[in-house]
Amino acid sequence: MKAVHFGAGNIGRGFVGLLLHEAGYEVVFADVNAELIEALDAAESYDVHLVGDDAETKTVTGFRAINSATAEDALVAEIATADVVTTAVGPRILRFVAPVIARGLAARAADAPRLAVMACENAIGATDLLAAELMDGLPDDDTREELAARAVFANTAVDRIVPAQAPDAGIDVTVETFYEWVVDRSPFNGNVPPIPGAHFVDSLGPYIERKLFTVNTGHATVAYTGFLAGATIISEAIGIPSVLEATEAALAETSAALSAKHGLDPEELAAYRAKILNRFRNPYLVDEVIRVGREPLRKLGRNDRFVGPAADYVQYVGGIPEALIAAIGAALRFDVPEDTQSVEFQQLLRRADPEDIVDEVMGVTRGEALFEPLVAVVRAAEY
Ligand SMILES: NC(=O)C1=CN([C@@H]2O[C@H](COP(=O)(O)OP(=O)(O)OC[C@H]3O[C@@H](n4cnc5c(N)ncnc54)[C@H](O)[C@@H]3O)[C@@H](O)[C@H]2O)C=CC1
Ligand SMILES: O=P(O)(O)OC[C@H]1O[C@](O)(CO)[C@@H](O)[C@@H]1O
Repeated sequence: MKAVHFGAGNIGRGFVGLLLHEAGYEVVFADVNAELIEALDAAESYDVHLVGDDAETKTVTGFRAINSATAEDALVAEIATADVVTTAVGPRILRFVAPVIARGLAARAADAPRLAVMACENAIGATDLLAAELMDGLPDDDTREELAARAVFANTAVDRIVPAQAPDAGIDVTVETFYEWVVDRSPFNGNVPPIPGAHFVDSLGPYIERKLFTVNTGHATVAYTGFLAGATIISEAIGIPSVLEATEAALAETSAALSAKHGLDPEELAAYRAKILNRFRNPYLVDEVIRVGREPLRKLGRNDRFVGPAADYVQYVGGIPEALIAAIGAALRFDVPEDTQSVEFQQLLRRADPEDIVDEVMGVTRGEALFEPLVAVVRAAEY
């Protein structure tokens, strides 16, 4: 069995690549980072260090690596004969990898089994987005129909904290022990790919919202409020009482919305929250607040970890989720010169009207209950 995985970064090597290897796949990593690809190509193995409770080291072998920027034809040939294609490149990058996957599908033998395509990104419907990008790039409906019949596109939810790696780590990766990879079973018609580390479910919606609106809302709240409190590392930030309080309050609101929307049990959600806060406390993970807060424009989008659950709260619980609005207020002050989106956002806050920012960045329009509270928090943050 062969898997082509786009994005040989932290999640690529430390999570998806590892689970595919353990499932028995030969993994072909594709990345645009030439140095990383050369290092992977020259190595016979790399280590994944699992840190925290039940620490252990796992070794990944039997992989190859291809530079997707310079060796596209070779990559197309790999996709043509692969069983699985996964990505962990970031949701914004999916449109760049879609065309080569399309070429790979076009090159598959007519009798080849359907290719399982799963985007492993922190976004709701990331594989749908990848599929839409792929289909948009095709010349006509006949080609779209032909290639759609050669693939199965399945949405996923991925959860494992993999911080930026130490400069001397090489291609080895340090990760937390916890992981969860949940995949929508329904597109596979009973023929799910054999990946024991993945959990196939009939309805992914509640899983991905529970994950994104708890792990990622919580993590980002710790990052933004911790950044304002002067912390640099997540485990340090969560030790600050005001940061913990802000995070617990935001997660109480997301849990209320999840419970009201999906019927999830409040006690199970409380236990889930407690476990996640403990993951953030992991003293062996040196995870910087600027990594976890990265790309604030994306994180403040309508369907992402703040505005998404805030809108659900308004709709399913009723009232205004004040703690989530306060966390958004902290995100507005995430001023990090090395983060392109932070720089762009700070410039936007200097020149744009609060109403336009709420509309265009957060996707909340005048007349919605969240509009005025968000405008107020943006106005308070403006220069
Ligand atoms: N790091 C984490 O703890 C988690 C990350 N994720 C998600 O996984 C995805 C990747 O995140 P990380 O691994 O942390 O980022 P990363 O920055 O470590 O890895 C991304 C990799 O994608 C590569 N890349 C960029 N453009 C590319 C292209 N056009 N073709 C092929 N490769 C390309 C980069 O060179 C890099 O090696 C994101 O969507 C993130 O939200 C999800 C759960 C946990
Ligand atoms: O690109 P994003 O959305 O910041 O993804 C990274 C986040 O996902 C997580 O792994 C949680 O699954 C956190 O480590 C991290 O905050």
